[in-house]
Amino acid sequence: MSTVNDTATATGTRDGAPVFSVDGLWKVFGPKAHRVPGDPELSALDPAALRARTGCTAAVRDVSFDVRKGEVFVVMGLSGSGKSTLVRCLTRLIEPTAGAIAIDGEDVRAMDRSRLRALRRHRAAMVFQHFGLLPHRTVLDNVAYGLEIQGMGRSERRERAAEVVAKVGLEGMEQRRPAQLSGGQRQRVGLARALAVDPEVLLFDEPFSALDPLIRRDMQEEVVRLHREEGRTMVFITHDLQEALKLGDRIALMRDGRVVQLGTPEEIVGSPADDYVRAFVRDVPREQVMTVRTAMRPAASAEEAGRGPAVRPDATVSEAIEAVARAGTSARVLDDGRCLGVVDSDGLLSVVADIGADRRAAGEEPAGGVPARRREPAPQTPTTSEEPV
Ligand SMILES: Nc1ncnc2c1ncn2[C@@H]1O[C@H](COP(=O)(O)OP(=O)(O)OP(=O)(O)O)[C@@H](O)[C@H]1O
Repeated sequence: MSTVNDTATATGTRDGAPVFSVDGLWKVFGPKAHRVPGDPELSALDPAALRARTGCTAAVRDVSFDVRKGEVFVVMGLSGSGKSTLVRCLTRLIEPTAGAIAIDGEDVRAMDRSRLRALRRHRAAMVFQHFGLLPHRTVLDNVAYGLEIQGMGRSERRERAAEVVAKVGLEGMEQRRPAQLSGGQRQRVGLARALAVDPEVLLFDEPFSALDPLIRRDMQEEVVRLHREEGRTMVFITHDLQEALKLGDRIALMRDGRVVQLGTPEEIVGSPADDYVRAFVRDVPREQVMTVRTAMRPAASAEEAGRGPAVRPDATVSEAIEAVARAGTSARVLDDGRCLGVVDSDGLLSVVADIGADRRAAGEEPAGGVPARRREPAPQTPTTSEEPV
């Protein structure tokens, strides 16, 4: 079954080392922008007051985060919240006003021009919304373009480009020009061009927002597949919550230049940081995002821990509902053959209905009836060769 957060759960890369480290980053547009970050009075003003007082717009305000190796890091927010500015600051396509940025520990703000060029060409390739394809070149030559800039020889780069064209599903279209392609196919060319240089990080700036919904879904699945197969680190900008939940291992939700919450899809949907985030995620189908861990309780007995269907701890509540409904009994949550607990219909429904969230936050009665602070592994059962759902 396909679920909205299957990337996060399938890749298991949440604990990787940082690729990008961002600390106290500011980007202020306008006159004497540099004085804003260091001035406590100015930096505390809301956007309208700052604009009225100084004529400046703080597009990114004191933002800190790490992008871990192998994760899809989504930057989400409404139009004007600062997403593009933030991601362009990572490779200094926009020059930051204050703060620190490092890639693999190297100070990006200290890089000279040639180092920056190398960063953008080899290490952090960008895929744009408007493709940026060269109209008179064929698909193959568009894809080979980045390699040409790197100085790779003609036959070698064409060979490499052909491989990547096939990888993104454009085999047979190598000799077409961009005008002879659909929007989705053009975006695949853009993706292939970024992939051809084998960058450490792919940066996507709303790459699919101009595509119609079906093609958009295809492209999202392409990203999920690439991520699964290659474990490539990706930073993905979107204003679409469904897209963020589907693709993101972690999501940074921006508002007025600040990151208001940074967390996994489950953390954002299950424990919104404030009313703004709560309103943002209100209509999300919780059963497709929340995992079995949230609904689980310790087994009441060794007998209960030994019966019922098996589910993975990172299976969605929706998957577990199906397993429990089919079996007509509680399900065991198995991790590497070890029973972590059980889920029953009451616990699963409580998560869907968001009942007990306040009590859970207070460490009281959670879904499934287990105090959150005391959620411990259930009695251990012998290793089994069963494949959990
Ligand atoms: N060059 C600029 N000069 C002045 N203000 C700018 C400039 N670029 C962006 N801004 C402002 O900075 C804020 C953040 O813009 P940004 O483009 O980063 O937002 P976004 O979240 O990417 O929006 P969208 O989803 O519409 O692309 C906005 O208020 C925007 O008007």
